[in-house]
Amino acid sequence: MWLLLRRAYPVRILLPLRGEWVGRRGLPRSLAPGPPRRRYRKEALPALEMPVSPVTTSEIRQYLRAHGIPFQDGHSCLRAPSPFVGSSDFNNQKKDSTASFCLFIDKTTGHFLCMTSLAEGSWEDFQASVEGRGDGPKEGVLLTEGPEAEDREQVLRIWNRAVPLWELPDPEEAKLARVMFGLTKVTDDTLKKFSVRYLRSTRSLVFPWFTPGASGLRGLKLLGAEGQGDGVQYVETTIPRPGAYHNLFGLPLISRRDAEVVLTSRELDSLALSQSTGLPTLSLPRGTVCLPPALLPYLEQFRRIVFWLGDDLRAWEAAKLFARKLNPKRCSLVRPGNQQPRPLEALNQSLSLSRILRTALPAWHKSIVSFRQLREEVLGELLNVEQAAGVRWSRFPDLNRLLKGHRKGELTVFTGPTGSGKTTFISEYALDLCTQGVNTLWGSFEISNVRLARVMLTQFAVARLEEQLDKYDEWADRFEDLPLYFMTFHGQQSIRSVIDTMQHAVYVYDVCHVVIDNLQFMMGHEQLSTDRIAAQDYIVGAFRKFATDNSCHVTLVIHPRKEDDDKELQTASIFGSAKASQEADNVLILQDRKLVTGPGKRYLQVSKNRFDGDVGVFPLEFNKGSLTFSIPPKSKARLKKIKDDNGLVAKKSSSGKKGAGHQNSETCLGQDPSSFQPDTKSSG
Ligand SMILES: Nc1ncnc2c1ncn2[C@@H]1O[C@H](COP(=O)(O)OP(=O)(O)OP(=O)(O)O)[C@@H](O)[C@H]1O
Repeated sequence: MWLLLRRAYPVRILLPLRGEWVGRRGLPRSLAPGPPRRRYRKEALPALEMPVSPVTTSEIRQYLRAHGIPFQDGHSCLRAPSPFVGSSDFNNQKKDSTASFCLFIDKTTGHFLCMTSLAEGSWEDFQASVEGRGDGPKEGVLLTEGPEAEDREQVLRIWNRAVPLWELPDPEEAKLARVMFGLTKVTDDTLKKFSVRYLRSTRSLVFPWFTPGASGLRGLKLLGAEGQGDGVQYVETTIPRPGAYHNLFGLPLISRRDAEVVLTSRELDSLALSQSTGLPTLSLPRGTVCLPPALLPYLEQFRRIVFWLGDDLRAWEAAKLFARKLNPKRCSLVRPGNQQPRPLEALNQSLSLSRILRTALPAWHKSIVSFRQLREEVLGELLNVEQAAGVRWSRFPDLNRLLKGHRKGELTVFTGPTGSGKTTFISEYALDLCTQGVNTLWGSFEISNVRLARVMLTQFAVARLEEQLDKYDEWADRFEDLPLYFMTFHGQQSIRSVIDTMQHAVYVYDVCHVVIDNLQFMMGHEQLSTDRIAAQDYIVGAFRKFATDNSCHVTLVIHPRKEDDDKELQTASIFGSAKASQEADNVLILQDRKLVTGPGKRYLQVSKNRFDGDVGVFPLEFNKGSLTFSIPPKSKARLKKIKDDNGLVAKKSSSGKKGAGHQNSETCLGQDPSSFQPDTKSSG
């Protein structure tokens, strides 16, 4: 029954908003293959649809058994003989030893990869191929595409121009390069072993991505270093673009017999680790941003995986999330801390990297843990208080003052009067986080993805793009590189299919913020108000559980109940029962009247904040050209922390000190509180 129900929903896959592009930013013009050229799909910013039926591990197992295909259970994949290496081989493989089980089927998605032929595809592709088997891959099965011709040309051009560091004619130049990248202690042998080169024209290190078997180059990563104050900022450019760059740097050096590996987030760290410990090490193609499931088959052989991703809380959180995909029981994590910097720094500080590795903590906790197992994590949070408070908004400093930041695993409920600008505001609020590396999935059920993307792009550029179309490409290129994904749903949807899609996004794209606009589109067509309230409670509960289980923040837009036009909204104005506000960690309300005068003005009220209790209100001013809400630069009225969500305003505080740690903190940072005084009459 369950199976039938699941199949009945046409779940559509989410795709990154990405047009086709050819130009490669970040590379010198001299390296581009001829004058800049562009190819477009029909729509400038398409959100594509692709039918996908979710599949479970037991369904995959049943299918394999039913078709007489032997398989072995792995950590994240099932291993089976591959039907894509020729029919005779396939029969031999069935009889043969485990080593020839070269087909890896992802247990979560059913996606497969044949390590021998490099055929890959979806679970449906695999089924189609098995059922029509005879002579190898059938139509519908995707053979891994090599790099696009243009990319290939560019990759070779750069690779051929790059030279090993020790071959640079000028020793001063080589010395400078080593200093810039912190490589003074990394030997030529190590650089040689990992085939690292240096591109003089851009002063970048070049890390190669070899095809399995090291038979050719699939791509490159260029790492540039720019001085920033006293420090150095690294800038990465990849070919192909980041979304398709799946290089586990160091893979050609891994032997089939290696049972342990250390994963790092930077190539430079892997060089340091390999040199000082001699252990097998790989670095993730996009650092702490994501662990694409396409890489999992390459990690199946390891009995133990140690994550040493960096020296801050973000690296630690990323490691915990990635460990889930790899099976936490085989994963250990190096805890960030003063004595445990990232590997390259540890090498440069002459610390023992082997000793640090020995302190790695198991990623797996039983259901019941003692404080002893948690104490290191608690210490990690205390050492990184700022990071524990979450990612801070760059455009909404007042939101930082109240909420402190955007944290994983929380549920935010957002409401406001009809047509007040909820979608427009939440779009900028999410975009702000996304530009800072928060992988974001949008579920926009009311307005189309094209319209939403247009709003977002305008907000991204902070300009009216229709008036400067010559800049469109520049902005669109930058926008494309954001870790932003859109569900292709429109109109009424079942909560099951939405949650399935969110789950998929967390697994495949490491999404850690989902925006649902809005909840009313999942409520079905219940006519009776009691049914509607029960339905809403169920949906809110499902999102709450999803956020907690997946360490993923969910922002849920809910319409308010019908109120008198002259009343301020409060937490109790959210449609439905009190469940939504009880389950939420944060409640935000976009208020559009009373407290401000003049068209376009709004203010944002934080009426619940579970993290540290600060609630309050601050003004927003709408800019019609850029569709952005920003804090009026010279506004007299500023953020005000208020006593409770009934709108009872606290006394004006003269000190402006924070009232952290309790629900009823009261601080007014404004100079003119009366101008933003909520309407106490309506508070009941
Ligand atoms: N502060 C504002 N002042 C004037 N116009 C605004 C303001 N905020 C948004 N708008 C405009 O109002 C229109 C509706 O905005 P939006 O769709 O964001 O509202 P909403 O609250 O999400 O609507 P709904 O209640 O239908 O979901 C848009 O054209 C938007 O550009």
